[in-house]
Amino acid sequence: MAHDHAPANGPGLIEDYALLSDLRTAALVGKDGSVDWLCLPRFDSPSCFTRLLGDHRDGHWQLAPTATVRDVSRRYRGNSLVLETDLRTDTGTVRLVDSMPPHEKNQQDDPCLVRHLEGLDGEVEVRMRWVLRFAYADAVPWVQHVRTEDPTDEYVIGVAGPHAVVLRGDVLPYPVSGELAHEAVFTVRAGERLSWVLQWTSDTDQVAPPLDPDQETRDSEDFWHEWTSRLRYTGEHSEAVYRSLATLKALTFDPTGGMVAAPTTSLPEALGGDRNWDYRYCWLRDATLVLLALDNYGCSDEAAAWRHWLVRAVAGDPADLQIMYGISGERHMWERELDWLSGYQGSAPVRIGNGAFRQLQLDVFGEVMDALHLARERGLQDTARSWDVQRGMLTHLETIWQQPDKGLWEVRGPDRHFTHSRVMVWVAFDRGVRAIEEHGLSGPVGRWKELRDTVHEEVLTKGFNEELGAFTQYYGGTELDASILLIPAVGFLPGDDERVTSTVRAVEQRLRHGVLVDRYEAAEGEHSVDGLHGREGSFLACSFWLVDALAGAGRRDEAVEMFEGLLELANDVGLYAEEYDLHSGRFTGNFPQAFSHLGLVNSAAVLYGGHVRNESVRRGPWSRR
Ligand SMILES: OC[C@H]1O[C@H](O[C@H]2O[C@H](CO)[C@@H](O)[C@H](O)[C@H]2O)[C@H](O)[C@@H](O)[C@@H]1O
Repeated sequence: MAHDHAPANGPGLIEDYALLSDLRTAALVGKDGSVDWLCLPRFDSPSCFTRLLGDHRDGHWQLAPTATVRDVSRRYRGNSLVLETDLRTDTGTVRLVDSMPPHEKNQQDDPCLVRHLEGLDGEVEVRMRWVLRFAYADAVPWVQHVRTEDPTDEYVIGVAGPHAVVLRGDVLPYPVSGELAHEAVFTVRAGERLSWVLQWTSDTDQVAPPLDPDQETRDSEDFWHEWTSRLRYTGEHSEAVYRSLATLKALTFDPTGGMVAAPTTSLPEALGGDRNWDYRYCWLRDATLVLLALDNYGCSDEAAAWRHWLVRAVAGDPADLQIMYGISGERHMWERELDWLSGYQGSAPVRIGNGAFRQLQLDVFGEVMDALHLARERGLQDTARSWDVQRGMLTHLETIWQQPDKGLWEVRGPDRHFTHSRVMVWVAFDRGVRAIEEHGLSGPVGRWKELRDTVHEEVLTKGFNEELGAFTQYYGGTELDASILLIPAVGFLPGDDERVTSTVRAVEQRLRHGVLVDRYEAAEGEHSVDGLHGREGSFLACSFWLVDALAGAGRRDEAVEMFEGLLELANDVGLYAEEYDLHSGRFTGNFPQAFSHLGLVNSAAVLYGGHVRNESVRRGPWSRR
């Protein structure tokens, strides 16, 4: 990847970050040894380190040599999320080992971040800088050194309102005169090892006893190795596939089974622009597709946990179904702007909440019905409520499927009859019919069959433009949209159907740039489909969709070449953001993004796996027509 220089006091390049997660929240650590993003105690809680969306004064925790760093190399230990960062200077090299131990067994344990610093060779003077700011950098905490009755237990505690963290370690930081910051400077020699544990605390009167940092790190590593040992994948590029699967797992909120689309908010889709959104929520679309993919690779527990989450979240009147929820199923995600933050490298505004939660996006019905259908096919037993929920959703869809909507890209422009939305309406009714015909469930099969056929006919007549030889973004339009590449994946038409192959060629001509694909063509200004300003980067998930479509069209060699090109765009620890800006050679958008990693694992399954997600639907109804 290309490497620009990031401003000294601001955040690094998006691709310079690595992810830590304890399956409840996540941190981003830069190549400079700085934790620049951490929300506690949950993914969607306010952050206490927010340099990512502003500058060093907005909170960070850095362990770095005082001298110039000549070289940085990083890796996760095996398939785990224990991160090693080696920092080489003229006088020696130190290794940072960072992790967040998942506490699956004891959900009551407060989340913590564990850091070790090891001297590898020579000696290195290190500065630890600890700038704590709660409430997305809006609250400067009261910070105090505490000596307990136990002479071995000394800590620093930072408190502001409902937020509190405790820092314990071999060297504690002290206030820097004239600055709202804490610091310690010390020397690490070859063979020496120092450790720290930062722990969120729910009760400042009763601070939890110290944890053993070595044990916590071992637990993290064991957890991830045990989890990945359950995965089934023997195809090529297994390192990239395993990293993507671990990343998808890392974005799931273990207490409920929900998952976030990404652990960040407001990393810009266009650098310097205002396409900045909060992704720390559970989109039915993203979560459904991800958990299906995990199941595909042998992780059925996650699929079962997600269905449990889903059935609770959408309980009640199906007319109230939302396209996204909070990670515990919360309904409200009112969007707000944090005007005290300058935004990632000046990309303002920073938003929390996401106004898209009130949108109508018809495709969501299809994705949820598809996932539940495949879960059933793979042997996940129905629960008392799961089919009721599906029936309720279809009954509601019968009344609204002809409405224009915002589409899967959640446009902020006018509602339209998006072709992809209607394809997914077809999927919803098709899976409903199959549940009845193939699994003996009860429902109005005749009516749903009729609707399925009506929608199919409508899409073929109104969504396909004969002159262009392509399915268009919306009925009557001439713009293209990469979501149309999913037509064969969901079984609407076979991959080698002439209408599909000519659409693939048209997408290649108009949306493809090398291995990258834009998600749609958007004119700027008043005619813009998305209702937004500026141009975004190419969309990584769509790039993987083209890989699948090429393979489906019998162009496997080209598909493999494109897939391998996309693998080269990952950062040094195998992570992807939402988008890639071709001009600057940089990641854009939230990071790491589930949708992108989902694209990768699905393409690997298509190209090398035995577990193609839609095996059964690919046999598809067209064969019965
Ligand atoms: O750029 C417009 C929209 O961007 C976000 O939506 C995108 O992310 C979602 C989560 O990964 C995904 O489900 C959706 O398909 C993407 O378009 C944002 O959340 C929207 O509010 C925004 O309008």
